[in-house]
Amino acid sequence: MSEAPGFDTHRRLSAVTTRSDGALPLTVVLVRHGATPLTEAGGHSGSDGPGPSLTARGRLQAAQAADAAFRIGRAARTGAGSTGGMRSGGLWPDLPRPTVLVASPMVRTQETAVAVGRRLGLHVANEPRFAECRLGEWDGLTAAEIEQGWPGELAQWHATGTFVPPGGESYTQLGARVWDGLTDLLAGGVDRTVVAVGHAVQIRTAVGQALGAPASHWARLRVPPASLSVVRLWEDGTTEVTAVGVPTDG
Ligand SMILES: O=C(O)[C@H](O)COP(=O)(O)O
Repeated sequence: MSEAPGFDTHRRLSAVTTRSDGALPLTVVLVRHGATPLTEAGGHSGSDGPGPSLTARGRLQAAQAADAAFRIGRAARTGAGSTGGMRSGGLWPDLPRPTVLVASPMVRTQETAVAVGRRLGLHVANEPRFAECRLGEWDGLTAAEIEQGWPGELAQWHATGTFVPPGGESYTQLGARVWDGLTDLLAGGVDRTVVAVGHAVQIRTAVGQALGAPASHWARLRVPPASLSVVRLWEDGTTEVTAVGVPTDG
C-alpha cells in the first residue's frame, strides 16, 4: 500500500469495527490547518478574530493534507466510459470515502478547507463550534510573552483543563462545544466519513474525549499542522481513536 507523497501515517486503521448489521461508525477525520506566521513564530492563535492566513509552507501542507484526504478509502472508478479514470485510494482503505467537509470559520482553516474541498469535490460547511479555543488577552502572543504577563497561567491552562485564560476559554469549555458539534455530525448518520478542518487545541479536545482521557491530559496530545487524526463515533456513545497521520515536512 503506498502513501500520498509527503504524508506519513504512523498508525493505520487495522480492523474496522462493524455493528451486527454491518454498519460502520461515523468516522471524523480531524485535519489541522497548515502553518501560519504565528505557528512558525511559536505564537498562540485563538479565535478572537479572523486570525492569520497560511504561509507558503502552510499552503503546501494544506495541499498535502488534501492529497491524503483524497486517498482515504478504496480505489474507485470515477466518471463513466472512456472518460472515467481510477481514483487512487489506499490511505485507510477500510473507511468510506469522505462525503462531508466542515471547517472552523477562521481564515487559516477556511484556506486549508478550500484546498481539501477542491481535491475532494466537496463544498465547505462552516462549523463555528470547531473554532479554536478563545485565548482572550493571550491571543497572538508567544509563550514567553504570556509567561511574562501572566506568570504560571499558560502551564495551568494546559495542565488543569479547567483554568480559564483572561477573556478566553478553558480546555473543558472548548471541549463541550466541540463535542456538541461532533454529536450533531453523528445525528447525520453513521457509516460515513466526515472531514473536519480545525485547530490544535480544538482537535486535542475531540481526540482526548474520544479516548476518554481526563481534560488535564488533553494538552499532552501533539497535533502538528496539517495532521489528520481519526476518531470514530457510535450512536450509543462508544468511541474509537484509530489513526494519526502527519505531513512529513511538518
Ligand atoms: O495555543 C496554541 O497552540 C494555538 O491555539 C494553536 O492554534 P492553531 O491550531 O489554530 O494554530
